[in-house]
Amino acid sequence: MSPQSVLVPLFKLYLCGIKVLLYQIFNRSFTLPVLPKQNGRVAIVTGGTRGIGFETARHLASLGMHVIIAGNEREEGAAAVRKIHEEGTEGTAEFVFVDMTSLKSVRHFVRLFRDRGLPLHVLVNNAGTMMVPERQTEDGFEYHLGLNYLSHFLLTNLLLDLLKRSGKPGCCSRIINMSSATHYAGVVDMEDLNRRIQYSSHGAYSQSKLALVLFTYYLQEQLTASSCSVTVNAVDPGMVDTALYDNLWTLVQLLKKPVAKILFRTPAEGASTAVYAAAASEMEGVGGCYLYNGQKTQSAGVSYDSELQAKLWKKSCQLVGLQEA
Ligand SMILES: NC(=O)c1ccc[n+]([C@@H]2O[C@H](COP(=O)([O-])OP(=O)(O)OC[C@H]3O[C@@H](n4cnc5c(N)ncnc54)[C@H](O)[C@@H]3O)[C@@H](O)[C@H]2O)c1
Repeated sequence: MSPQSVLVPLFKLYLCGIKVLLYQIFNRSFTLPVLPKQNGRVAIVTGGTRGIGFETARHLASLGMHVIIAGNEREEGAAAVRKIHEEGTEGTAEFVFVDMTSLKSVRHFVRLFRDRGLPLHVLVNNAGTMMVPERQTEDGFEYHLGLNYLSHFLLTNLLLDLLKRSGKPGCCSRIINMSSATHYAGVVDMEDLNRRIQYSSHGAYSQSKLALVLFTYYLQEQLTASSCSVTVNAVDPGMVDTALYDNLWTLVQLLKKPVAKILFRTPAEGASTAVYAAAASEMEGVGGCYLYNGQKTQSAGVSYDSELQAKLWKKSCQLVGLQEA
């Protein structure tokens, strides 16, 4: 591994971070409009036990939804559900275990969910990790690729027929993919998706977040072509003070702490664009967007490359064992 292969992605990712922070210095967090009640609707939020996912789950439940918090931390999940119910929220929440580093666990989660015969109106693909030292998931995928992208790719595809059946014209089901500004620094290397040749945790994270944007655009094209009442959008929450930064190097962590207090968004602020995409009337029937601070924004140029989108889709189907649609 050459020093350049580590330093270039690191530099690009920190540059993205600085740009976001500068934006956050001069722009207030997006304020949600009044959202319509969501009673009778069902949502799944992966990684809803804490951070942005928890705040998304909590807000959707407050609008009357039944929210399934899907995660791999049982105690944190139980506490999250308790907290939502203690607030006397209009909707309900429950925790269901899923380990997004295991395709077997994803399939098991989907089986359990389907057996209950519930509809599904909102799927928030939020669970994620960042800057994990080189390691692999149970299925042998690079950790960020497997957890942040491939498991969500499988989850979405296994739930797609249910989302289609639950949506109606004028009342679409909605998929939200939690991306990040780091996708602007991302490179999807089709020859080395698992980063076996050159590993950098920064590059691996950015790649997983770019993959989510490519996936969003390709899926929306398919949904539109088959006139389905389902939309899919990618969301960028900004820089948010959460446990996501726990894997930063110690020195960077020390520097980050005071900066985060002043300049990072709170988890509730970070969740606002995802909640907007999931529930706002303004987003009815709107898909294929990259949303930042409540607005449609241009994503990285490469994310609009339809050839790359199709190649990644095909490869992802192979990797997770899905027949290509
Ligand atoms: N915090 C930020 O500044 C920021 C910026 C851009 C994007 N994001 C994205 O937002 C999402 C949420 O991150 P966050 O900032 O709230 O961090 P967080 O660490 O607080 O939350 C991550 C969630 O994912 C869950 N998770 C981790 N591994 C899992 C696994 N194997 N199986 C199931 N669930 C698992 C965690 O339990 C937790 O609930 C992530 O996808 C992250 O990439 C965050």
